Amino acid sequence: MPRNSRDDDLVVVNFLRKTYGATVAVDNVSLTVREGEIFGILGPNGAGKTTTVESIAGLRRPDAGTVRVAGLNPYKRRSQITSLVGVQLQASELPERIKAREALELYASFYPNPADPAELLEQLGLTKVRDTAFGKLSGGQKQRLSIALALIGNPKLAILDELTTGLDPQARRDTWELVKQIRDSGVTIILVTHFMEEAEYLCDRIAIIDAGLVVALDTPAGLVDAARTEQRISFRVPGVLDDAVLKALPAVNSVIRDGGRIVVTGNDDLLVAVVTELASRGQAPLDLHTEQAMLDDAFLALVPADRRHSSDADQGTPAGRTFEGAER
Ligand SMILES: Nc1ncnc2c1ncn2[C@@H]1O[C@H](COP(=O)(O)OP(=O)(O)OP(=O)(O)O)[C@@H](O)[C@H]1O
Repeated sequence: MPRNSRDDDLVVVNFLRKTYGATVAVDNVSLTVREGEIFGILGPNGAGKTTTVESIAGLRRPDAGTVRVAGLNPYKRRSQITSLVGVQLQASELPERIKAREALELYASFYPNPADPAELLEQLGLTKVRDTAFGKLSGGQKQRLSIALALIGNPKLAILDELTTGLDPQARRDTWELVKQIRDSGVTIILVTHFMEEAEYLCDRIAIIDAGLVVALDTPAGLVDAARTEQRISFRVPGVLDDAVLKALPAVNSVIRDGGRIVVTGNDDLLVAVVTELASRGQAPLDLHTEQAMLDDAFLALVPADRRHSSDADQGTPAGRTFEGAER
């Protein structure tokens, strides 16, 4: 569906389609990104996420549909877009020997109003390693440097693609806090990710893309609500309980035994109905767990099993991507 523009829309994508030969990378994508938000693009490998953001960055020419960033056609207005949009793409490789500070200073020289490299190094916690060669940085430091490079032009919009892939849990958490700080400093962010937890934690809204189509677009809570079809609780009981007692309750859909536990699914009244029934029999549930729907559930409900992949994005996009030159 095309989106109606709002005043705070920074990015408007309507009916985007992009093919590479016989491969339909993006079939039909419409979405908007509002100023000041962290907008997540989530989907399995090969769903068309990177091609979508490359089109937003002006690196791909759409076969059909329109893309506007701050009202500009990014492919045709590349020089203006370069100052507006900072991109941290997947394979952001730098020469092994370049020092962190040198890389930032070099990139700063490409922009009319760059950020101060020393300040950015400080903000990203890289001051200590400013004279360390890129090849000697840790995975987290490399990632932070690539984020710094996306921010060096003082962009309004930063596109972060798979930014925490390959990082350990602590470095990933640190990077999340950094992304929040960047947004709080006034930069709108598009975050491409495989990680459900990351999207749920960071994003104001998320588009789930599968096979080149937007299959859902909402807040994390909205996506979870839409996927929540039933409640699930599990518990043990001290004595004997016939499953038929629970199955007879209108709120209950199913009762199964998992070892010593009873797992019951049903509607929103499930918990009260089960606890009340047990109480009327002089029993109390032990070790009671209620299971909350998570973004994973939404993802599983929306993306067919044969197209899901593990969240370890080791199987990246084609290496050494080359981009299309803009029409002048
Ligand atoms: N330059 C290219 N030439 C040919 N095919 C491409 C090119 N870039 C992407 N593709 C193909 O287009 C489809 C979508 O790729 P894209 O990288 O946009 O998806 P993605 O969702 O970002 O995937 P991943 O999560 O694996 O990075 C895939 O089938 C991919 O192999």
